[in-house]
Amino acid sequence: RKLPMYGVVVSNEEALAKELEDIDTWGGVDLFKIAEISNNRPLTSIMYTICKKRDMFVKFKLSPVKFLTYMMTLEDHYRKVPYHNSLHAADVTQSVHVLLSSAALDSVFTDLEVLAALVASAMHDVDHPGLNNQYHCANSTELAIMYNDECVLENHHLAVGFKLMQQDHCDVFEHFTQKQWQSLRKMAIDMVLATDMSKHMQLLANLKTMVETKKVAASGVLMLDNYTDRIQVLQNMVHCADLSNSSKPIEAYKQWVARLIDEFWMQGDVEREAGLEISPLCDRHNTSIERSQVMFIDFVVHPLLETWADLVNPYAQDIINQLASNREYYASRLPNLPSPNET
Ligand SMILES: COc1ccc(-c2ccn(CCC(=O)N3C[C@@H](C)O[C@H](C)C3)n2)cc1OC1CCCC1
Ligand SMILES: [Mg+2]
Ligand SMILES: [Zn+2]
Repeated sequence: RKLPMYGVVVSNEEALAKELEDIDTWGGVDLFKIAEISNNRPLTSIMYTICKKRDMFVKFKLSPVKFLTYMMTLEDHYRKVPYHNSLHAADVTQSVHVLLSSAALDSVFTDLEVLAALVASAMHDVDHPGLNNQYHCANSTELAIMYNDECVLENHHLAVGFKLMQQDHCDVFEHFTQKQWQSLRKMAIDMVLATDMSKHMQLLANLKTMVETKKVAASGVLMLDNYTDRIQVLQNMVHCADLSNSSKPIEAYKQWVARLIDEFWMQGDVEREAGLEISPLCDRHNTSIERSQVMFIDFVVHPLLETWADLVNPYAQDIINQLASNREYYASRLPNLPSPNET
């Protein structure tokens, strides 16, 4: 039985082909357009296209039909919340695909590690309820109780992502040896758990140490000779991808900001309704979008991406440049506060 070219049955295959042409480039795909063309299956079409390009079906004897059934089931388990829906997962997966292709990482990671990073990206926010960890812990929700306030959402994303694989028609890695399965599962767990913002400082510190002590082969590629170093680079890679909105083309960045604000304000509405303290940035009656983006870029995203760029130097300069220009976009639109001498 012939499979559709991009995994999903679409009205307009050549339009999808055109949109997916620059899938190897940072910000090269218009995910919003891909969502429209693929009948709102951006994650399935992006993941299938990347895995086909990386020859994963041959390398691991994956059944394309089971793979697509799993990916569509996974995509169906992303909720229709403004930001943390399957479009974000598609964005992170495509961003990881580009970061993996940095020349400094050329043939550094095994096929299994690459597959684990892509699978982790695809499932990393599945069934996200649009309410963040702080909300769950502050209110001892069912999820917070289940996961004892520790990486609550991230544990849930992993549990759902792997639970779905246990169904026979979604058992993508049925032919894996026990060793392959345990390895992929451990790496994916370590990567998704590291997407929790509470791990950011530790991740960045580890990345800085790796830059200072980095060993580079004559060919210019990184030398990572133990699991700790290898998984730290993969964790930082997925984390960079998760925080990559502000280093993408400005039109896409503005859409991500609008979606995120919508989701935060919905959380604020839930908190206000319930008489709870409204979380930071979630009060629609009191927030400064430009200021929070500029501060987040200055204190979180730029330090992280600059360190990543040092690690894979010089292969991330365009990412840094786009980030700087996007920062200026919001900085130049800061509502100017009355200057001190103005009454
Ligand atoms: C488009 O803007 C953003 C896009 C992504 C993020 C961001 C921060 C941490 N992550 C990683 C996942 C995570 O931990 N969380 C929990 C919480 C911070 O909300 C995040 C959304 C998800 N992602 C932040 C962004 O902007 C800042 C937050 C509001 C203004 C400045
Ligand atoms: Mg997350
Ligand atoms: Zn995410």
